Amino acid sequence: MSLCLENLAIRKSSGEVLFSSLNMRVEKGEVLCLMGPSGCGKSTLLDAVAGHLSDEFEYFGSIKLNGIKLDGMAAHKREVGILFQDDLLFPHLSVWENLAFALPDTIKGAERKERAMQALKNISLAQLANSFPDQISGGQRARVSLTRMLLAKPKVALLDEPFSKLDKTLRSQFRDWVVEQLKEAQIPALMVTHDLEDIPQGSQLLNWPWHAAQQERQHA
Ligand SMILES: Nc1ncnc2c1ncn2[C@@H]1O[C@H](COP(=O)(O)OP(=O)(O)OP(=O)(O)O)[C@@H](O)[C@H]1O
Repeated sequence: MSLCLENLAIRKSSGEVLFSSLNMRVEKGEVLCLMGPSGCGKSTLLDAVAGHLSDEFEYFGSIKLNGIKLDGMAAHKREVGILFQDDLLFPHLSVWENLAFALPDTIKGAERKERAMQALKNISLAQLANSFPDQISGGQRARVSLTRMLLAKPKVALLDEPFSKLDKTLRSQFRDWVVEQLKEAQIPALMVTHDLEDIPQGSQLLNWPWHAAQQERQHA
């Protein structure tokens, strides 16, 4: 599996170009970190890949997942997993119910709870199955959120500053754990970050301006 952006440009309806000539390829199990100044278009780029780009923007070029063009495809058909800095767990559902919610519809009845419980065991949080999101810690919520994203079996993961709400110690542990999980899931991942410390070892970095950074990567 790979995610390819080909000659991508995003323009505001006012005519202002956020970025242009962005070419990149992220292979399965690989994390590409995107850095850039506030307002340069990091979240907008993730929105374009997810199919959530607001009408305020227009994009040119192509986004391909495993060679298939996503351009024009409805968001729910893209099989994209998203993780934000806020965990966005459903507050009215217990931890296991949050996980079960993400499972594909093909998994029915009691198997949904079994799968959710197994996933919780895998991350050593089975004891929190019946707790609600506001009863567990920020680090635990972060682990449940990533696990929920991966249970949906996405074909690509988009992470928008996923560590910024965690304290320093927890942050580096969680970062390494996230990379392991993404590698295991064998999907490509795009991660937006503000902080060089959040860049996992072995991942690639695309620094602003992205088209120039892309050329450097090609020439490296
Ligand atoms: N819905 C919207 N309508 C109009 N303009 C928007 C909208 N969302 C974002 N923008 C503008 O588009 C530009 C890119 O925004 P974006 O959120 O992608 O930046 P960013 O690089 O993620 O910034 P930050 O690091 O501060 O989160 C900014 O100038 C922003 O003000």
